[in-house]
Formats: sequence, C-alpha cells, structure tokens
Amino acid sequence: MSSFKILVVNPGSTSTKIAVYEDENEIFKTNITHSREELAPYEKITDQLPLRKKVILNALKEHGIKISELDAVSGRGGLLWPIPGGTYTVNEKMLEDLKVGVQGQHASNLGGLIAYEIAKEAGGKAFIVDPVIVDEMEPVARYSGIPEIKRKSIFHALNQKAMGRKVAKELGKEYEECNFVIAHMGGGVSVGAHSKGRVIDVNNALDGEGPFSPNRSGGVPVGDLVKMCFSGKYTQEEILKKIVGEGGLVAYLNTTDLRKVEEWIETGDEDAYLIFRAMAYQIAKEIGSAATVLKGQVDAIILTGGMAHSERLTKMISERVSFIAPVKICAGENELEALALGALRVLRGEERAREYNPSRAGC
Ligand SMILES: Nc1ncnc2c1ncn2[C@@H]1O[C@H](COP(=O)(O)OP(=O)(O)OP(=O)(O)O)[C@@H](O)[C@H]1O
Ligand SMILES: CCCC(=O)O
Repeated sequence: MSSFKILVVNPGSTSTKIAVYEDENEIFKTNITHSREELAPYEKITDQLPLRKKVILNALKEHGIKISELDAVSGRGGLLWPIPGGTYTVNEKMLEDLKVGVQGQHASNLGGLIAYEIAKEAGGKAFIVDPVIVDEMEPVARYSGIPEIKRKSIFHALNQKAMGRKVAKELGKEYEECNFVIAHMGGGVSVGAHSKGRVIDVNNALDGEGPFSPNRSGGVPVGDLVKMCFSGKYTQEEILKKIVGEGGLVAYLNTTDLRKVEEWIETGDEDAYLIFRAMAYQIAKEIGSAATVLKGQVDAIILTGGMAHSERLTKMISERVSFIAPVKICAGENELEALALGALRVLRGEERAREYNPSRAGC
C-alpha cells in the first residue's frame, strides 16, 4: 500500500498547532504561539490567514518538508452551517461560509481556509474533519421552550469522536456499535450523548449551556441574566464575554488555569475548593442528563480534555457518575491525530469524503 503524507492544522485563538503525519505516524508536531500584539492588527479572525499560513510554511521548512511532498492538508473546521460528522472536502461554498463566519467568528474558521491554500500549492487535497458545528441531534433535542430559540449543536466534536473511537477499540468494538457519554473538559466543557456513532444531544459549549468551565459560564438562571442585560450597566459585548471568555472559573477565581486552583486548594483555600467542587458537580450533573438521553444504555463515560489530567476532578466526577457506567479517563486531546486519521481514511478509500452542501432545514 502506498503511504500518504498529511499536514494537519488546528488553529486556536492564541496558537496554531500543526503536525505532519506519514500514514498513522507523526513525523513532527509543533505549537506556534501568537502574542496578543501579533494578532492585534487583525479585525476579523480570518484576516489572520496570511500570517498563519506564513508561520506554518516556515515550520515546514525548518523541519525539511517540501510542500510538494504533501498528499493532503487537513484542518480543524469552523462555524459553518450544521452538518453531520465526518471528513469533508473543502469546496467553494465552504470557503465562502468560513470567510463570512456564517455562525460566528472562531479560530477554527481558519482551518479549512489554510488547508485549501496550502493544498492548492502542494497539488494535494484539502479536508476538514468533524468541525465544531457537527450536528447529529435528534429533533426532540432541538426544542428550547421558546419557539424563536432553537438549541444548536456546537461542541468539541473532533476530540469527542476521536476519544469515542479510541475507547471503542479498547472495548473491542466499533465506535458505531457503542453508546458513550463523553465529557470534553478544556477551556470550555461539552458533554455529548453518543448513540451508535451519532451525537444525538450535546450542550452548546459556545453559548451558555451546560456546566461552567475555566472561561465560560455555562447555563445560568435566565431571568437574572435578562435583568442584567437591561440594567444599562453592560454592553451586549460585555454580557456575551461573561458567557464565553470571561465566565466560569476565571470570573470566580481570576484564573483559567485549573492547576493554579489546585495549588490554592493545597494551601487550604476554602473558596477555591468550593468552586472546584461546584464545577465537578455541574459536569457530573450534565453527564447524568446525557445518560438519560441514552436511556441508561451507556457502554462507558469518557472524561477527556486538559482538565481530565486532574485526578482530583476526575475522582470527584466519577464518585457521582460511576453508577451509570465504567468511567474512562483520556486526558488531553487527540485533535491533531484525529485530523490526520480522518484524512487518511479518505485517502485510503476506507471512507468517502463528504461534500459540504448544507441544508439549513430542521437546524
Ligand atoms: N496537568 C493538569 N492538571 C490539571 N489541569 C490541567 C492540566 N493540564 C491542563 N489543565 C487544565 O486544562 C484546562 C485547559 O484544557 P485544554 O488545553 O483542553 O483547553 P483548550 O484547548 O484551551 O480549550 P478547549 O479544549 O475548550 O478547546 C486549563 O484549565 C488547564 O489548567
Ligand atoms: C465549542 C468548540 C470549541 C471551543 O471550545 O472553542
């Protein structure tokens, strides 16, 4: 079988993580950080495209990789219109929607744009895999209680699905045969109900649903929020920042770093300990809720993301949820590998690349 060389690109708000894979094997991986000053001149995230592309090409050069060697470039997909999970070819419609930011501005909007630009020069294929707007929700999950407001599926689809595949393999099964509750616990927290390979319900991690997290409020008492909005004390932008960016741990404790919070707990800081327990409590409650979506038929609960490195946190959550199903800890994230494997499945003909042609009906 011929081998494939794939560049993978995961743009974050302050960093560009890239790697080059030859088949399943990582040739190199690097995390390029961008200072606040470096990004300050760009009004929109997608304006950063030339800068991000330049640093990636420099990194390839440093590692002695010519772009003509690349068979494909696989980027993390952004806030497109809702689509089912899978590997998608970057097409004209996708480029247009990423440039506009049809569902908002997010660093991952750059993933498909960068993949397209570099693949074009390389003469290879450009893909995105399991973007943050993967939407496989059941119709019944879309109701909010206010007819004008529909629930949306925006979450850490790439890592959740990658961890689902990993644990399914450990169980000797296919991901599509299993039911999982997967909690991605990073700067944001999303908890998905995975039913036979489809995420049939999940909290929108970018819009005040679910547990609070290092930099997000999660769901809040909505009447009080409405009063705050009309108090005249805040702009719309300030309120939105309280929900995503400046809510959760950082609002209570002035840090998004769970390791710092744990250090304070070690020194006897009761306030930090209570807030830590409150976050664990909310995550556990969301897991319980996702288990009801799966009618209790859960093969495993998977805790993943950066905060899953915290034994204190995973223990606290497990105490509350292990009656539902075995708890598996997959600390950190596997997003770069997931991007490579998603492209590889298509290059090897094991899976057909999907075409982005979103129908907004029902979403
Ligand atoms: N070893 C560790 N012990 C405890 N907490 C950790 C550890 N490593 C990372 N974290 C915490 O994980 C959180 C960040 O997770 P992660 O790196 O997955 O987030 P992100 O990539 O910035 O955001 P997101 O996952 O929402 O896209 C931070 O609060 C960080 O302090
Ligand atoms: C919700 C998906 C990714 C993020 O946390 O920004």
